Amino acid sequence: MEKMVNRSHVLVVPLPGAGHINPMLQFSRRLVSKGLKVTFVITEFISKSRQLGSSIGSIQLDTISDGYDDGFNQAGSREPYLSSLHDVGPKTLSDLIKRYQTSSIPIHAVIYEPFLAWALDVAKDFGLFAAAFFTHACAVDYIFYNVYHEVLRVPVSSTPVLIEGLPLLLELQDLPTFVVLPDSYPANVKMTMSQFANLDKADWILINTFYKLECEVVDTMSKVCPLLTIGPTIPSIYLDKSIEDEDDYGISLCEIDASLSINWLSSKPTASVVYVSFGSCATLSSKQMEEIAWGLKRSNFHFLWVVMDSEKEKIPEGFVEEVENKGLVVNWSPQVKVLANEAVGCFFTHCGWNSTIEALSLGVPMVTMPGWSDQQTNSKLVEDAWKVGVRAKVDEHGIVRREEIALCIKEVMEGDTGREMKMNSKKWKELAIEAASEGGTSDTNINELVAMLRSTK
Ligand SMILES: O=c1ccn([C@@H]2O[C@H](COP(=O)(O)OP(=O)(O)O[C@H]3O[C@H](CO)[C@@H](O)[C@H](O)[C@H]3O)[C@@H](O)[C@H]2O)c(=O)[nH]1
Repeated sequence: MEKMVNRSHVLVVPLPGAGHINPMLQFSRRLVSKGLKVTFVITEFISKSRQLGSSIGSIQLDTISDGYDDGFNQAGSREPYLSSLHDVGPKTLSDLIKRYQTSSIPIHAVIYEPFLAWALDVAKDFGLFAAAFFTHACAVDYIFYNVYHEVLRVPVSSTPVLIEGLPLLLELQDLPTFVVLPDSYPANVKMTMSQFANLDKADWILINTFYKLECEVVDTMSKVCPLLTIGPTIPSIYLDKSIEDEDDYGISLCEIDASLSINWLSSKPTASVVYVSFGSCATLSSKQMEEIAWGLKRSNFHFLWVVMDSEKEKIPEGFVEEVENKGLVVNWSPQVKVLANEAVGCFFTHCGWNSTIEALSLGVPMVTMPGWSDQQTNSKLVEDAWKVGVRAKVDEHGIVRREEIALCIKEVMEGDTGREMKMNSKKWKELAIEAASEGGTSDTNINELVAMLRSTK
């Protein structure tokens, strides 16, 4: 018989993607370290394809279905996938909760990603405490909040845009693409807006940021939502070091030889390598990939470039052989470990929020090349609010050319501006550690949440 567990049991439900699983899994580790029991929900397909057992470290795993148990590639595109997840997810989540309710370890609370707004409805049907976990920057969440409440009308056509609490005026190129070109991303716009439709039923809203990074917009948004900043959600060993045995970053969604990147980096001098990655769902044009390749070569720095298998054929022929003394191309990397490696001097990034906050927390300055969604706004903040990076400019065809890439990398890796960015990066790293350490803003907020979760038992 299952032993009676005298702990509050929290179910954590992310959107099934690296940019969502990673931060919510790291956050779960914090909850476990503070004495809670956590069951982390993944899809049947992720569980099967990654051969994950019933737990990962101290976190229990369980599954729901997205309707594509043999692989989400079968969906063909984002729209049918999200629609299937929306149709099948609630029933399987509900079944999962029911299963636990009749066991000795019932679920007391649900922490869900608000892109899955239906998870909040399911939690409330069971009368459970529920907290939304936003995986974007607070600035971006507040922009979308303003769109949902029609304070900001889309598509935005007149700029600059001033949003209360945001430290900067925003031009079209600084706004989330869903706000500027909503018709180009109907499924994503629908999902993004759905976050707010039932949000008033959530007991708390958690944001993966830290207070000093976004204090003005956090204060502004706090006036309308019960908000807690709980980030950065990177492993504790890189921050306050309060949690032991936490060397890995969690669930990798593809085969990875982690030691390959780390061993390669360890043979390189301090701050001599450009780390290049555009996240877990980038699909760049062949032309753009070509420009990146030759831009990296032209910069003349060492580089570690993540190119997912689905993108590999876009690398120019002969490139990998031509640069083998300078660069390494891998299909996935242990990114946080890479960014923490002293050989890395700069991160050429798409500015997904996780990549951005990971770089900020590990003190790595950036060259940014935002693609879609929230990345434009993150890039603007990196360059003009936090002053830890430079945005590579696109030409009249929307392509970032090799000359521009090489120039931006040089600007960050050497020279006076580069030195300033490094000093600013160091400052944000210290503030991230401060927020996560005992008595820091995020630690205090997490303790407040934990106390609340304990009282739900
Ligand atoms: O080789 C790699 C590449 C990435 N990562 C990790 O994968 C995550 C990627 O997340 P993110 O940087 O946020 O990029 P996306 O995967 O593109 O994330 C999606 O989700 C984010 C959170 O909502 C949004 O900010 C992005 O715009 C959206 O594209 C990060 O934790 C990285 O550390 C690795 O571990 N190894």
